[in-house]
Amino acid sequence: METPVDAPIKLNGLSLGGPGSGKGTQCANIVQHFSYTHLSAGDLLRAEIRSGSEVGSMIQSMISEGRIVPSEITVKLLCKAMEESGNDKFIIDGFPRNEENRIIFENVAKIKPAFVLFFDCPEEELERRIMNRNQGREDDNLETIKKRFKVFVESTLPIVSYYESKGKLRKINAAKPSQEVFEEVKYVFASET
Ligand SMILES: Nc1ncnc2c1ncn2[C@@H]1O[C@H](COP(=O)(O)OP(=O)(O)OP(=O)(O)O)[C@@H](O)[C@H]1O
Ligand SMILES: Nc1ccn([C@@H]2O[C@H](COP(=O)(O)O)[C@@H](O)[C@H]2O)c(=O)n1
Ligand SMILES: [Mg+2]
Repeated sequence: METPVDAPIKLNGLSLGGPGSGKGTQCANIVQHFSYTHLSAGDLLRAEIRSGSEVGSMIQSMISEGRIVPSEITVKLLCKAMEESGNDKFIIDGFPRNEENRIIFENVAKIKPAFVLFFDCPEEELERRIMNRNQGREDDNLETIKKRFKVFVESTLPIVSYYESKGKLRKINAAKPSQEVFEEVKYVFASET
């Protein structure tokens, strides 16, 4: 895979957490308070489906099964969105989801995060939030939610541990009301940016 980003990326934060932990909600708060661009890997993949591209139907079937899309596709979409944003500060949401995502991002696209927000929340609360989300997502049903939890535990939590071992993890109690969660996020940003 070619390196699609020409401009040096100065500052990157990652937003990780289980499905429904509030990554997207908190990233929306972040862009209102800080000069970061929010890039959600899931949103970019859903936009690719809507574009009717060749890979769209493959992405759609993987998302509806809660599976992780091949990294080259997601990294290309992220790098293109970075280039088009005109910004050099990004909060990247829902990525990397597995070791392959991380390796391609860091070794091929040559992007390493400055810090990683980890939204920690018990599974019962995640399930409740997703079942009440009402955004018409086809993966927001009980059967797919179970698969997404399994992928999170087996593939994403090891990535969380990896960033912890590098001293980059900023663990946030995401079980609290949204505004209280954002107070913790702001505290992290005050020391990171
Ligand atoms: N702290 C909170 N307390 C209660 N509900 C919340 C909280 N944060 C977010 N929500 C709600 O929970 C649902 C999931 O939030 P959000 O979409 O931000 O999660 P996410 O981590 O981006 O999920 P996914 O990985 O599935 O995209 C939304 O309906 C949102 O309004
Ligand atoms: N790095 C990623 C991110 C997401 N996906 C797929 O999209 C689904 C929805 O992601 P959200 O972050 O919006 O919850 C996810 O379940 C995966 O199927 C991916 O493959 N790789
Ligand atoms: Mg989201």
